[in-house]
Amino acid sequence: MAPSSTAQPPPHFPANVQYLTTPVPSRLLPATHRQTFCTPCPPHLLPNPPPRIAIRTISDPRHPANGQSGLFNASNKALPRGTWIRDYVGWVHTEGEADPTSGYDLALDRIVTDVVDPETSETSQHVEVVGCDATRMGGEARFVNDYRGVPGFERPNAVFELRSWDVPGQPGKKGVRMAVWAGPHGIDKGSEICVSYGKGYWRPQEPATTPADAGKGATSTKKPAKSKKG
Ligand SMILES: C[S@@+](CC[C@H](N)C(=O)[O-])C[C@H]1O[C@@H](n2cnc3c(N)ncnc32)[C@H](O)[C@@H]1O
Repeated sequence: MAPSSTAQPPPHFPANVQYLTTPVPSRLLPATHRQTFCTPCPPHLLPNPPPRIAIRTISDPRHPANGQSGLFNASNKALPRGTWIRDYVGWVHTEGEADPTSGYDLALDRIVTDVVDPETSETSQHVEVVGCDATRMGGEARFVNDYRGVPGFERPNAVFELRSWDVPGQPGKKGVRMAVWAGPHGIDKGSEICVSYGKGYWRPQEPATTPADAGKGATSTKKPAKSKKG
């Protein structure tokens, strides 16, 4: 599989981060996950045309991520609820490869398999998390901040949710991405786009409570969000 896209990075994308439009699999990622999470999505199968967004440096001392970047609605109108904004692309990896210090890692899937003990014949469950880390490579969605403490926000205006599509020419095969979508009240023109990372992101020692959890240690404890068909 080609390691990345050749697309030009958008304005203000950091030079030390590889710009992607398609996720890049770890060499240890099983072939089935590679197929599901890293297969390119033909542009005509996107849920809607990509809305105009902008990466901007935050220069508001009241903003908890002041001095960092955020993602903004740069289209000339509000984005209605359910608008697909961008996929969360990055390096797709196994649980064992997760970096617990990463602030850009989220869980794509939890694969539960039954393991039978050959001696006792007892069955236990093995859970393997597939993660997507956008620390060193990613797209615009890596700039989505958490709404907590952001001036003017009482709740997130966007959500993380999986989307899936039928892979052309491969009956029964689905491509899957985590994506950022406009939340139930839409996203105002010019507004920053903020999700909830989930309480587990900020208090990683506690079990995750929301499916959109992203970040430090996320891949060892977090559940993926429910899926939307694109
Ligand atoms: C996925 S990145 C978001 C983009 C990041 N602001 C940047 O410029 O690359 C997650 C990091 O952004 C910062 N961040 C996001 N939302 C925040 C919030 N509500 N309060 C404090 N820091 C936040 C934290 O440093 C966090 O580890």
